[in-house]
Amino acid sequence: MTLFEGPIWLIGCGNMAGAMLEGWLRAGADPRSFTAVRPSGKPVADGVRVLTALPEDEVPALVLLGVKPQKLDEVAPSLAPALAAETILVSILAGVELGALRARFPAPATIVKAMPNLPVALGKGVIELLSDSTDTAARDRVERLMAALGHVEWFEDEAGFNIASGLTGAAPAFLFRFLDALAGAATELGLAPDQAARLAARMAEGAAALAAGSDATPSELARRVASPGGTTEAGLKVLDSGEGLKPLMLRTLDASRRREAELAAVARRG
Ligand SMILES: NC(=O)C1=CN([C@@H]2O[C@H](COP(=O)(O)OP(=O)(O)OC[C@H]3O[C@@H](n4cnc5c(N)ncnc54)[C@H](O)[C@@H]3O)[C@@H](O)[C@H]2O)C=CC1
Ligand SMILES: O=C(O)[C@@H]1CCC=N1
Repeated sequence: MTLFEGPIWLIGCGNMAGAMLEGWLRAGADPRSFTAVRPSGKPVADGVRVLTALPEDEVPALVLLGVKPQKLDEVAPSLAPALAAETILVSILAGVELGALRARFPAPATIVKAMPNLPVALGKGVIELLSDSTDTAARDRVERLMAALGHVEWFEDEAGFNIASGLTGAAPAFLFRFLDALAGAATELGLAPDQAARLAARMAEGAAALAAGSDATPSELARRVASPGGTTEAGLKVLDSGEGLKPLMLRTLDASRRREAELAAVARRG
């Protein structure tokens, strides 16, 4: 069965939309069902049509809005008239609310906000979805398409969606920083940098798989690693002391959420 009956237009095909395309192609989607619209006109993948302007030969079944939030008003005026009522519009623009999208795109009956993350390229992403559409068939089609990229969860409101956006959309970068810091510390203590980076990434891969597949909480898993009086316990004491990791994560996610609110306010004003 096909993943999604196209045509699918990718408006902007940079890091994130490009990773989604990679994930869909990896899942067996037909490259000929995609058109990437990008100013550079550079190829994106074998069989995928690339244009520098909107196609004029078809009505899209789904449009993925993949530009930066600041570019919304650059693309909306020409894109809006190209969409039909049955076109599903999916936006991955951080912060830009459903209302702001609806104000610019009156035609599509179904508009979906999606927050993916980079591991979608491997089919191991997390994708949050939010929509006010009552068209359950359209919602199901979007869910099926996104499920090819990883774990999908629907949200009921912008507030919850925004918190989750920091947790899964932005947090791969936070995790990469953590790995950098961990490997950097091992390097300072004497390990070769490439070996430290490789070991840190492999450790994270296994530990994350364990956490995702286990009924035990991360706290319980940490307890299973930390032998009483052992080496892990000594390290955890540092991580948990004073202004440790927890308040730092709270400030980190809160900063992301506040930036999301700023981007939302800009898009609301139009
Ligand atoms: N990078 C990430 O991990 C995530 C990004 N997002 C969202 O994805 C969107 C894109 O972010 P990135 O891919 O990181 O940025 P990016 O800069 O890599 O990609 C944006 C692309 O849009 C293109 N573009 C600019 N003006 C255009 C126009 N008028 N028409 C068509 N294409 C145009 C650029 O050439 C670029 O390739 C943002 O709205 C961001 O909030 C959401 C979740 C995660
Ligand atoms: O940094 C950003 O704004 C986007 C949204 C989540 C990840 N990247």
